Amino acid sequence: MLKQLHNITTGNPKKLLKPIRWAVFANLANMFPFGCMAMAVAMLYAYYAKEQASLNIQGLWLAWGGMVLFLALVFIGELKSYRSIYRSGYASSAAGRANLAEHIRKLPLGFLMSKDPGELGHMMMSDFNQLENAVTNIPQLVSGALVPVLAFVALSFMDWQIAVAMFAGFPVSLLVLWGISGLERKLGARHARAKITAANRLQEYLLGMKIIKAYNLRGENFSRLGQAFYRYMNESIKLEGILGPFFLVAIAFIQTGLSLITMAGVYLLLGGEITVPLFALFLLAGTHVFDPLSVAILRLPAFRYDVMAGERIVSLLKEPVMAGEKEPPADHDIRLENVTFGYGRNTVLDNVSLEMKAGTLTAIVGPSGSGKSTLLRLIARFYDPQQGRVLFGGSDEREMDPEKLMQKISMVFQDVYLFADTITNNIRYGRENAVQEEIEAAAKEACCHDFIARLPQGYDTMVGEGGSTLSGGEKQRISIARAILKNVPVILLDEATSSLDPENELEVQKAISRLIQGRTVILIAHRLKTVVKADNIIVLDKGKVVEQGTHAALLSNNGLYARLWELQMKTGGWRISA
Ligand SMILES: Nc1ncnc2c1ncn2[C@@H]1O[C@H](COP(=O)(O)OP(=O)(O)OP(=O)(O)O)[C@@H](O)[C@H]1O
Repeated sequence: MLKQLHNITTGNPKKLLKPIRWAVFANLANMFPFGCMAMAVAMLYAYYAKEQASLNIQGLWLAWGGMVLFLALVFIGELKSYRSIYRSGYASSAAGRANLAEHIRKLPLGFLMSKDPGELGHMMMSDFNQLENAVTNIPQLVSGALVPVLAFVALSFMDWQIAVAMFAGFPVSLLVLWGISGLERKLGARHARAKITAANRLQEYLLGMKIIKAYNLRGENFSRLGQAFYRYMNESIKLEGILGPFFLVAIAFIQTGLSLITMAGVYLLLGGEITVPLFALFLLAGTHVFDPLSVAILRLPAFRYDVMAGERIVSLLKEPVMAGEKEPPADHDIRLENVTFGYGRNTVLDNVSLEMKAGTLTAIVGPSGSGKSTLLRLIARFYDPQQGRVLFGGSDEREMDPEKLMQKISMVFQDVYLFADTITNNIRYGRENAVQEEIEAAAKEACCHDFIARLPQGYDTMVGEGGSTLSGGEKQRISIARAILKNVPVILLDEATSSLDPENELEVQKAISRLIQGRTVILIAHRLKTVVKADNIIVLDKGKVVEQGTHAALLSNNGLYARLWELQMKTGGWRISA
């Protein structure tokens, strides 16, 4: 139970103390009105059975007053419990979601890449909703467990034989619930898996809608989605259909208590061992105790299922974040020493050693898939190498705080992502405290001020998610403005002008040349004409450095670079000069 509470609150069970305390208070108070009622029945019986000459009116008023008082306390307890349980449920989710989002940000990119994005999204929203449900079920479960125990202890003092008869079915019921817990976990896990898969397939379907329309992939052709929905349906039916009867059996055993009270009560009454009021008290207690217990048993499967969501969240929270606390040094020389790296089993970079001097422009060229982008990702410490070291200013990046390292590096990617926010805020991601004048100055340097100014809302224009309302070149220039605003000494650049029209390409090239001035630049170049003036050109092929040097030196080498150069000259695949 403690482990479950830990999961429900994503590691902070203290949040549940207050609502549980109020639930216990309400349940204890709830015992007293029933005691007052039993007192009133005893007084009435004494008068009508002629055991007392007159009706104890004062006693009846007292019993009635007590009943009202305790019912008021029950109301207050339940109200407080209800309010605090919902508050702590939602507060726990809100804090848990923010905490998980922050944790995910610090995880190695390699771990995140191995996860389906739909799975993380599902965990963020749906799993936390399940935890909210689990939390709100706690008062019923607490009362369901507490009331029978207290009732059994209290009633045993009055007559232990009927008390035992009343709860005779209880152990069998517990045995049934315990017996199916393993099956319940197994079916619950399969159901949750099917639900996540269906969510993933749905996301894939919506994201791939352009392709589905372009290739006329109708519903039946795109069968993965349909299959996922059917599997989810089957797992839901199995979960309910297999487990439901067991829970009904458990409730039936609890309910046998009422008939056992009647049988044992009549037997003891006839034998003169108990009085009629005591018999009536047990009958009243029976209805009072069994109802909350049955409700609790009915809620138990949903509760256990919801708690499994907490287990998934806790296991993600236990994933180790990228280590390292050191500040990066002031020096910006970058060196790779015998670096070997691969995604999974395939080696992408094989024993690579390189040096990029501070303040120089290094270009990385090579055929598609040779590992150029991977090299940049290792320098930015999105991943750590499997062998060898990446040194920043002479220190191993593995010892550095990744966030502090990123304060020294700006990256301009080929595939620019803009957030569903204003243009101003999209540029401001470069430096959070930048004022409007600084944002506009950066936009001017990045050649995007003019097109922004022409938009009806200017800098306040909302950009569609992913930047969908802007052209490729416009998005590129906004991302360069972001990097200019960040104003850091090292720029990692994935040249992305190949897919642009000549006018946009010229603007982007102008923006890039302003961005890289006076900085350490490592540039992935797809067209060799742009690297002619680079201080050093590194030629990668199949994850190895096959050549390096200046443009002139590499041409005279007559190796891969010279062949690629000749090829591009022939095809005219490049259009502008550096
Ligand atoms: N996240 C990833 N998971 C698995 N494999 C990957 C991943 N990213 C890249 N790869 C693989 O690693 C190899 C090198 O990829 P990389 O993107 O570094 O090459 P590149 O030289 O930049 O290619 P391009 O010029 O086409 O962009 C490729 O075979 C690619 O399929």
